[in-house]
Amino acid sequence: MTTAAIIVAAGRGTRAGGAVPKQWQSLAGQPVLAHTLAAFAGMRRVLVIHPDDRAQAEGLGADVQIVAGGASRTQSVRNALEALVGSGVSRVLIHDGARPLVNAGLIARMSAALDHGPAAAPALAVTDALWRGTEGTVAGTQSRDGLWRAQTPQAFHFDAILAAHRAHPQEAADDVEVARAAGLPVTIVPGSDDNLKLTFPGDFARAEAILKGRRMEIRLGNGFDVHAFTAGDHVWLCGVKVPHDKALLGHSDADVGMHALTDAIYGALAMGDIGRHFPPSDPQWKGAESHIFLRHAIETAREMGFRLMNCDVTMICERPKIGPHAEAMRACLATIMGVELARVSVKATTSERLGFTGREEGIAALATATLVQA
Ligand SMILES: Nc1ccn([C@@H]2O[C@H](COP(=O)(O)OP(=O)(O)OP(=O)(O)O)[C@@H](O)[C@H]2O)c(=O)n1
Ligand SMILES: C[C@](O)(CO)[C@H](O)COP(=O)(O)O
Repeated sequence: MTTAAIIVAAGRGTRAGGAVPKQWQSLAGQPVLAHTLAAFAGMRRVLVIHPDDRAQAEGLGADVQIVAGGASRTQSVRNALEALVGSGVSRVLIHDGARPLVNAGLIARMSAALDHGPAAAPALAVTDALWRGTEGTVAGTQSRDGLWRAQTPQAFHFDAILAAHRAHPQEAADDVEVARAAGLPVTIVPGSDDNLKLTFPGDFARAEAILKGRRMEIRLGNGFDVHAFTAGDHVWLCGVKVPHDKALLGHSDADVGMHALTDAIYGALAMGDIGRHFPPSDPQWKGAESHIFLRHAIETAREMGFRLMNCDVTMICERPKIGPHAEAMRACLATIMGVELARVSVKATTSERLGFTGREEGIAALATATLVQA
């Protein structure tokens, strides 16, 4: 199952004003779109931009797929959906580029909602009294019962929303309207107060204040693991099969480096260790590939609203030599966790032939991971 984030940013931002459209203006020192894209890091990202804005889009990330937008938001979404046909994407989160304060917790809630239905959208219940007004005078009151303020990311099964858009060539307020026109039930998921859409000039100051006031919660975790050698001809280390004249003994694939890193992430979350989530007494984990554990730890972090800032794995062994494989190990861990390569370090040391690692009885690994509230 592959999820793509479609970030629509092809509008001209006429209401916000400014020298450049709002999505390219600076917010806390970075273009608005840099904030929005960062919120979806680790996910396949499709950025829909105005054809005139190609130059600005350079530098936003080589892994971001750029699609040309249309004359309306609806058309921009449609272009992105058509660009994803045949890509293997099965779910999409459609988000306004102009909502840079979306957080990891909301994104995780939207993804989770798609386990239970084809469409879901975040919204906040209307809490203020509502009036009708005529020429600056209150002309009547309007019940707020059952009224919601719609937000994005709106989440859909890909085939369902693609078919809905193809069957709905006219304009729509948002993708929920398109989905409903096709008869799809849309689940309402609690939105986020901070997830405002930059619309008018004053919204920038409000967004900056929210960013400044956001509690910067940083979590540090460490992990340590040891596996003994046994007879064999290779070891698994940080997801890479390394030829060796011994193997590592363990209930799973005994990937000592990946286990230490997994424990570091659980540690940062105060969520115990691998054994708590994948008990060795449970036969289903016998021989299990350790990427299952690491992926669970990082997804747990995302669900709790954290993202990985960096991690560092150190393996302690005389042999096999880690250096020739370290880059492949970094790449493998980065892919499993859905983070940039630059955030992942893998290195090794010997113990100067001292102790059990020095006697080549086994390999030890330690890891640290830093998580930051997204
Ligand atoms: N042709 C369009 C119009 C809008 N959008 C995007 O849809 C989101 C929500 O639209 P809105 O806030 O209305 O943005 P603008 O159309 O840019 O604003 P305005 O109406 O003030 O010009 C924005 O991220 C915007 O860039 C888009 O991708 N393509
Ligand atoms: C999709 C949306 O963000 C839901 O609130 C909104 O409708 C898009 O912005 P617009 O100003 O209505 O174009």
